[in-house]
Amino acid sequence: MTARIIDGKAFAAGLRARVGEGAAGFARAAGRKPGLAVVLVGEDPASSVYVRSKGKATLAAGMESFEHRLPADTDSATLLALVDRLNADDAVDGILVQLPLPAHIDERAVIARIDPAKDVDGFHPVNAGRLATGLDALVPCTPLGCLMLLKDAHPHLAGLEAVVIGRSNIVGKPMGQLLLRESCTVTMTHSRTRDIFAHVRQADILVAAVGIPGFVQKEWIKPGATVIDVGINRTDAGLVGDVAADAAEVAGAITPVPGGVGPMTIAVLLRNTLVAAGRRAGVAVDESAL
Ligand SMILES: Nc1nc2c(c(=O)[nH]1)N[C@@H](CN(C=O)c1ccc(C(=O)N[C@@H](CCC(=O)O)C(=O)O)cc1)CN2
Repeated sequence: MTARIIDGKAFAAGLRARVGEGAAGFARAAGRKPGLAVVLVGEDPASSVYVRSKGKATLAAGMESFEHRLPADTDSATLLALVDRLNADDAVDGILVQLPLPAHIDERAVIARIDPAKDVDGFHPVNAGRLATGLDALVPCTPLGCLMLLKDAHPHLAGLEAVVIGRSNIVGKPMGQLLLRESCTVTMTHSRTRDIFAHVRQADILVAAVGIPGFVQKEWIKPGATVIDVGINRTDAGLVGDVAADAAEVAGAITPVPGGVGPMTIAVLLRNTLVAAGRRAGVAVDESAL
C-alpha cells in the first residue's frame, strides 16, 4: 500500500481564498480591513522568513499588515510596551509575537500580556483554558491546521484512536484537546513515554510533533493509519519531517514535508485574524465556511 499524500499546500491555498472573501465582506460591513500585527525580535533567519511570508499573505488576503522588527537585544519592558500599544490600537485585530524569542525574554510573560481577544496564536492561558473547557477560543494555528487536514481526509473521527507525540503548548497539547473535542480516544506521548512505538502502533490517527528528524519509524505505523507530520527539521539532506519517509509505504494517508502542515500554519493565522476581527467589531463572520 502507498499512502495518499495529503496536499497541505493546496488546502491552504483554498483556505486563504475563503479568508480573502470573508475579509472583503468584513471590510464592507466594518468600513475597514481586518488588521494583523506581527512582532519579530532578533534576526533568526527562519523566523524572519516566516514573518515576511505572514506579511505578504496578510496583504494578499485583503487585510492590513503591521510588521514590527525589533533588535535582538530588545529588553522585556520595551517588548511589553509594544504589546500594550497594539492591544490598545483599534486597527489591530490580531497580535502575533514570533517564537522563539531571545533567551533573555520571558516568553510566557509576553504571551500573557496580549489581549486574549487579539491572541490569534491562541497561546494565551485564557484561550488555552477556553479550548480545554470546551468554550469558544482562538485556537493555535498549527494544530487547527492539522485538524482541518484530518477532517478533510477523515470525515468521521469519533471513536478513533489518536496518538499525539509531543506535549508543547504550541502543538501537542492543543492538538490533544482538538482531537478530544472530535471524540477521538487520545493518547499523549512524549520524551518520557515508555515503549512509545507500542502506543503509536495502536493509532488510527498519528500526529508527530517531536522535532526529531525521522523519529517515527515505518514499523511503528498501523497499516492504513492517517499520519500528520508536524516536524520541520533542517538537515544536510534538506527539510525533513518527524516521520521516516518510508512510512508512506504503510500509512493510508500522510502529510509531506515540506508542503503538508507548514503552509496551513499561515493560512489558519489569517483565518484566526478574520475571526478575531469579526468578534471584536461585532460583524458576522461565517466561521463554518472557512
Ligand atoms: N508565534 C508563533 N511562532 C511560531 C509559530 C506559530 O504558529 N506562532 N510556528 C512556527 C513557525 N511558523 C510560523 O510562525 C511556520 C512554520 C512553517 C511554515 C511553512 O510554511 N513551512 C513550509 C516549509 C518552509 C521552509 O522551507 O522553511 C512547509 O512545511 O512546507 C510556516 C510557518 C514557529 N514559531
